[in-house]
Order: sequence, then structure tokens, then C-alpha cells
Amino acid sequence: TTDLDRLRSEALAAIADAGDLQALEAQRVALLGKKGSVTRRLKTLGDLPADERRAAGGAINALKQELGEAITARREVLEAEARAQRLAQERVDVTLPGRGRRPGAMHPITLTRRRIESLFARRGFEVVTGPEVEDDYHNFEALNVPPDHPARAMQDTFYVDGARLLLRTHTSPVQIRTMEARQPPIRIIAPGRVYRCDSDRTHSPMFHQVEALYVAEAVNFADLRAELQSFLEAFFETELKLRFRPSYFPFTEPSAEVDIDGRALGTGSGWMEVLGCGMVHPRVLEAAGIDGARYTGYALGMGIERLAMLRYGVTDLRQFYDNDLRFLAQFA
Ligand SMILES: CNC(=O)COc1cccc(Nc2cc(Cl)ccn2)c1
Repeated sequence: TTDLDRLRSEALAAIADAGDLQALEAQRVALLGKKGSVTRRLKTLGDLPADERRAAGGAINALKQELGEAITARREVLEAEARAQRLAQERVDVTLPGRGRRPGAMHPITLTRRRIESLFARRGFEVVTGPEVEDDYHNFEALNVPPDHPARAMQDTFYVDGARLLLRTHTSPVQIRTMEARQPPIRIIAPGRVYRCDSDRTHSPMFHQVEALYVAEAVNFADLRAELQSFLEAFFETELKLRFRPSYFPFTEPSAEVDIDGRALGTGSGWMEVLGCGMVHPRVLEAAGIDGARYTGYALGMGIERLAMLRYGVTDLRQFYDNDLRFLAQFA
């Protein structure tokens, strides 16, 4: 075969082997470009005898034409492959479920606090708030808690400065501050965070409480019982039997702890304690600047987590603080 034939078969093989458009373009330049191996042969025509020049030129031009077509054909194949690959990569599966954004929701503790607030607000109680860092006067002494009372000890109370400043252990100090600032009638509830120095499966160092306080002329224990009966039935949305068990708190006399019948909540078991209450101790009224001879009052306190656990059937207190969306999403 002539060396033109050899060039032809090498060129066709190189075009067929071009793996992508860049390689093919390199081949086009190498073969048909200004300095291409085929183009260069046209320049050698001058060296040939005149009568051979036409045939030789024709053969070279025919080769250029054939290689040009082969390159075009190869380019279409490579472009089709590139397009198919791109389509495969960019493929969007429209049947996939949407990612979307799940709606937010309030935390169960927030839902419970707001429910308690609205139920008391409907009965004329004003929501009051106060500082979480308190002094031991408003958190203990003003509540008739004696200096050596175990509740004051470090194993129960977080002290900020080691002696006077502390994290409030209940929201009673807010009630004290309100009594210091106003004269009766006082009808308030004080919700908020409280802190205790113990944490285990049923205790968290930070938790939430709501206290209610009603001070006016001739407030008595029957008022307290009626208030609690209507609040608890509204909260649990069912008729309830309440049991008042005599108890002791330094700040109330008499004091009671209130149980409800667990069967009414569908939680089978017997009496469930829900809150504590009592008639405000006269010393507490006097210390807050309220005439204990003229005014009497009742007070009550409940744990919000406790009521949320009863209402929502939550069994482990820590679930409220784990921020596990599977738990929280149930309250959306
Ligand atoms: C979770 N809380 C409970 O088990 C019991 O809480 C209680 C019980 C009785 C009274 C109070 N609060 C109170 C506040 C003032 Cl300013 C005066 C008198 N008492 C809180």
C-alpha cells in the first residue's frame, strides 16, 4: 500500500479512538489543521512532475474530505454520549416525596403553661413575673422558712454568691414582691423557671412551676377548694374527685396536698398528687406589709412538668429536655 493509505488507516483509527471531544479536536488539528499531516502533503505537490500532480492532489483532497466526514461523524457520537451522560447525572426523580418544611410547634411545657395561665386568667388572676436570680430573703425568709430549714441547704439550692444570692427554688418570691408592692385585693399567678440542686429520672435541675395567690377580705379555705375543683376539672377536661391531704409548708397554715383520682385520667392507678396549697401564713402577710387581721389569702403551687406528664402521658421527665423531634413532633 502507498504511504497515503498508511496515513489514511492510522488517521481513521485515531479518529475512532478519540475518547472525547477534546481528543477528537486534537486529532482534527493534527490531521487537517494548517500544519496537519494531511494538509502538509498538499505543500509537497510542487515537487511532483506536472502530469502526476493532478492525481496526487485529488487523492489528498479526497482523503481530507473523508477524514473530515469521519471526524464529524465521531463528533456527533461523542456529543450524543456527553448529552446522555449529562441527562443521566442531572436526572430529577419527580416522584420523590417533597422535602418541604415541617411546621413548627410549641413545646409541651409551653403548651401546658399557657393552658394554666389562660384557665386562671379567665378567673381573674393576673400573670406576674419576677427575677430568677433571687435573694434568700424573698425566696426563704419572707416565706417563713426558718434559717436552718433543710430547703436552704446547698444540696437543694443553687447559690450564686455562696450565701445570699441564689437561683429561686419556686416562684413564691414573685408573689412576695407583688404583695410588697400592692395592697389587697391581690389575685395573681406566677409562672416560671425554678431551680433545684438535684437531678435524676424524676428530677431536672431546672423545671417550671406556677403559683397562684388570692389575698382579700374574708378569703377562706372553701374558696380555695372551689378554685381548685374548677381549675383542675377545666385543665383535665373531666369531672374529678379531689382529695385534700393535710400537709405542712412553712408559708401556709393549714396546708394541704391535693390528689386527683387517676382513673378519671384513664391512667388506671389510684390517687395522683398534683399540687400543694394552703391559707397564707399570717407572718407571711405581715412581713409583706399586709394586715393579717384584716386580710386573709390562699396560695397554691404546682409543677408544670408534673401536669404535662399527667395530661400527655409522658413517663420520663427528661424527654421534655432532650429536644428529640420525634417526641416534640407529637405536640404539633
Ligand atoms: C409545686 N408546689 C407545691 O407542691 C406547693 O406549692 C405551694 C404550696 C402552698 C403555697 C405556695 N405558695 C405560697 C406563696 C406565698 Cl407568697 C405565700 C404562701 N404560699 C406554694
